Amino acid sequence: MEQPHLAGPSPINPITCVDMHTAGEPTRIIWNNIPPLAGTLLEQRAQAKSRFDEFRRLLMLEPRGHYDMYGAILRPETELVVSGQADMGVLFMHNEGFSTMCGHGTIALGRFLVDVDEKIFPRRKHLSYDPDSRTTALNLHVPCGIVRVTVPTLSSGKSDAERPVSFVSVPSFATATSLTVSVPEKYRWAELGGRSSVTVDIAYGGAYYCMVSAEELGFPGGLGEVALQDMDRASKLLKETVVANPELQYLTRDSRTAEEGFLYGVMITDSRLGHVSAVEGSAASRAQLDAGSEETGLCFFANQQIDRSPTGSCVAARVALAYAAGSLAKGEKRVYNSLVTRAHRGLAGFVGSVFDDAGSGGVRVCVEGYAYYTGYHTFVVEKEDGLGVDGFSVRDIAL
Ligand SMILES: O=C(O)[C@H]1NCC[C@@H]1O
Repeated sequence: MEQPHLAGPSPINPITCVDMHTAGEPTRIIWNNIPPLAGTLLEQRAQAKSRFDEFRRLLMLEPRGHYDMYGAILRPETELVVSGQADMGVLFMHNEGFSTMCGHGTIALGRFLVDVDEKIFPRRKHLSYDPDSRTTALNLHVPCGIVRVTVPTLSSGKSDAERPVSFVSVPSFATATSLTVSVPEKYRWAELGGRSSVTVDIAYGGAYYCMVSAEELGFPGGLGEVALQDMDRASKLLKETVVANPELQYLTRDSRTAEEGFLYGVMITDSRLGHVSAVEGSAASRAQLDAGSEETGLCFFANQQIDRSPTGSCVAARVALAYAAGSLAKGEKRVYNSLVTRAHRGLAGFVGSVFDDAGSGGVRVCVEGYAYYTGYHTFVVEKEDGLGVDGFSVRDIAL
């Protein structure tokens, strides 16, 4: 299909963005010069995908982004914003397309939306500040529903970077526990050895994830001893195995359409990586000290993008799994680290807990984390630039 040429961004009509990171994972927040998207949030996402994919490629891929970049396009007019149920809509994008949910991006957006003015966030003035908790709450319309975001706020009205942002997930649930997945010959990876099956859990936290332990994936030494490219290869083949099996489709679909119900990521866990000591004096780690337990994992999502953060929507899925298994009581907190937050003492993991019952066996999960501003961008495309309004990935071109 022919892509319509985007108007700009030219040097006099640039795209402006704020970049943030949440537990090391980037979010590029975009609010101007967005191609015309209309209708419901999901219709807007469909248009962004089918007619304006260059916009995503321009801002996510090289030379302005990179393979593991993540973005959030603000959508101030969606059906739920117009009806007053939500304050702002957002589309999330990555190296492959658009997602249904993003926890780390939600945490970053919480701070950003409290800090910006009404030109960028028309409903800013409708937000309510709670003086007791010194927080501001807002409802964010994300493709999988509405998430309630609570943002620590200073008396100046700006967000407080010293305290964690939290959000309450959409109903999250386990769809399969200890499921034996047989791996057809063509998908088997070397580390499986002679095995022809793996045991996994599948759960939903706004997106569907497949959880597998490092040992089960064929890495007995655990996550700490595996090269990233080996994990990449094995998790890719496991994902392909699950996606290719029509009998497993219902586990990542439920009653959702193919656009909403699909396997988004594989989370490799390692239960043997125990507690990591807190950074002395760091606000982030102090906030985690009252959590009773801790887990570490690494998530490969979309086109094998590596999440530096503990993956907020997958934390929701894992809390739902733990609750269903009886290993996490309502209100009990657990720290979720990624390999990156575990390794870097300046990064804090996320804290997950069951917020309430969502009916039909599901729970809403509270996920807490810290996001920080990293910079401001003004992106342009020169008319002489042969790359035009596009981006590329060095990993995807034959060199
Ligand atoms: O935190 C999250 O939920 C997101 N991080 C990247 C992949 C997920 O969308």
